This record gives sequence, C-alpha cells and structure tokens, in this order.
Amino acid sequence: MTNSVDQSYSMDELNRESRMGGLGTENTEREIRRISLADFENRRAEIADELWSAATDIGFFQIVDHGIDMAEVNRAFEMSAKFFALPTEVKESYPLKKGQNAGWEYMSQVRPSVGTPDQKESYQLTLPRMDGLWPSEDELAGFQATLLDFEHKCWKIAMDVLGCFAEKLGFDREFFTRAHDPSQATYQSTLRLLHYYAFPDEMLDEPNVWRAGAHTDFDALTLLFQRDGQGGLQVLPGAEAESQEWTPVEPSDDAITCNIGDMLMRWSDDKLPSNFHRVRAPRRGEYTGPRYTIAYFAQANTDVTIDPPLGTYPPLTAADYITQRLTANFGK
Ligand SMILES: O=C(O)CCC(=O)C(=O)O
Ligand SMILES: [Fe+2]
Repeated sequence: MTNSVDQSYSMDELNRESRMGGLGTENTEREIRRISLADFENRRAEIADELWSAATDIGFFQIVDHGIDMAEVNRAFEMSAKFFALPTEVKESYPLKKGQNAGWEYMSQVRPSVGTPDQKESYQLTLPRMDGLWPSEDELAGFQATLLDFEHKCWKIAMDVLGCFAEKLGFDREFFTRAHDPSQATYQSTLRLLHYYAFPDEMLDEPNVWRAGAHTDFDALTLLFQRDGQGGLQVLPGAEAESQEWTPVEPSDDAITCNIGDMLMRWSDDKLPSNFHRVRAPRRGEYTGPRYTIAYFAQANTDVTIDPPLGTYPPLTAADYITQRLTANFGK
C-alpha cells in the first residue's frame, strides 16, 4: 500500500466497528420507509426524492414494486436452500477464494464488533471469479442459470437506485452504471446466498452469539431479500449511534431492503450514511428454524476511482478501498 492510501483512511474510521458489540436496546419507533418503484421511468423524479430522503435519514429503506416477479425470488431462494442442503463434501469442493467474494464458506466470518463467528454459511457469486466454483448440473440442475439471471436483475435495480442518487450528488444519471460494469473483468459486485443455521435449544440462552455481528457494509449499495417470518435484522442509525437503540427491519417477501455501504458514504462526501446493522439470535418463544436471505452488494469495478465531488476524501481506487477494509476487518 502506498502512503497516500494509508493517510486517506483515519484509524477512527477503521476502528469504528470494534466498538459496536454491545447488546443495546430495541427501538421500534423509527420508521423504515417502503418506497414503490412502480412506473419507474415516468415517476423517476418523485421516486428519487423519496429514496434520497429515506437514504439520508436512516440509510435503510425498503423498495416494493421493484419488477422482479415473486416467482423468480422464490426460485432463487429454492436454489439457495438446495445448495446449502448439498453434502458438505460437495460444498467444500467450491471453497471461498479469500478476499475474492466467490465460493462457499461456513462459520468463517468473525466480526471485530463481537469477536465470535457468525452462525451461518454463505455462497458468493462474483461474475469474473467463478472458475471452478459452480456446482455441476448433476449436483444441482438449474443453479447457475437461475443465479446468473437473478444477479443481473439485482444489478439492474441497484443501478436504477444508484442513478437516482447520482443526480442528487451532481453526477450524470449513468455515472454509477458505468462504475459497476458487469461486462468487464474488473467487475466486483457480489450476489451472496446466506443460510443462518437453526438455533438448537441449548444455544438460545448463550450470550454473545449472533447470526451476524454488528457491521457496516463495504460496498456502495446493498439489496437484501428476506423471507416473511424470518426476522432478526436490526439497524442503528449513525446519527443516534450513542443511544445503542437498534431498530428491527421487518422482513417481507415482496420488499427488498436497501442500505448504503461505506463506499457510497465516502463517494457522497458523507451525505449518504452507511449504518451499523446486525442479525440477532432468535429469542426463546420465537421462530428458531433456519433463516435464509440473499444479498446483492453493488461495489464499483476495481479500477474505478472514488473521487468525492466536495473532496472530503482523497481519490482512491475501488480495489485499494476494498483491500483496506478487508485488512482492517480480517487482517488481524
Ligand atoms: O442477512 C441479513 O439479514 C443481513 C446480512 C448482512 O448484513 C450482510 O451480509 O452484510
Ligand atoms: Fe450487512
């Protein structure tokens, strides 16, 4: 890493995550807005206002009427469940490539905030890095085609949302679409299938066990698909971080939960906040079965320079940016 890169990132920013491990309390008063994307092209200006308002406030919002059929969402979740149900030896033959966001891992992610591994397994798809990582048609028929199609639909929605933000930030409408170009080998946006294990009874009373410890996302924008009845996601709005009051983000089959990541916070001169979130363990009396989610992380191609218009942060390539974040979180 060069000097200029080192100086561009304050230690305070890098250490933020290690201070967020406390239990805190729950606050159900805050509103997670639901925004309809219906008739997007004609209603663009109005939708952009709504997205901007929600994003600059809590940084988390839900979009509905997003254009992906429920049948397609269901099919992606079916494929996910089938993948995770494969024998361990099969999944092990498609191991996560470290630092590459591609392949299968389980219980490997230890968040600095809590210091214990997330109770989950995941399979990640980053288009240019999938050599040798697709299960065969014999192992799981239709998996590759279904996920490639789903990834592309997620990309399209993410670009529509980012296009609205681009104009608010003084960029042209296609600015972020050019920065997230799936046709290039430098593309590094990721589709991630997540399976949080069912909780055995004896684990319900254990402290400091998380489905996902508190963190912010590294990327520009995250789209998260959740299933009805499989809750647990909580958000802590940055402006009120000291309160340690976490607000539940209720799952629903028809909504995509969106949140701003660190890359877009930097790119927007901090106008768009990347907020802490986590997935808590189920409590006694709640649904304790498995929880499945699917996340799409839009992050700019590796060779794109992140250069905030007001110059709050020095320019930095997306590759260097991600390397710094990975080193800060996993390099210790
Ligand atoms: O599965 C969820 O509800 C959240 C996942 C998440 O925050 C992440 O993978 O970054
Ligand atoms: Fe996250």
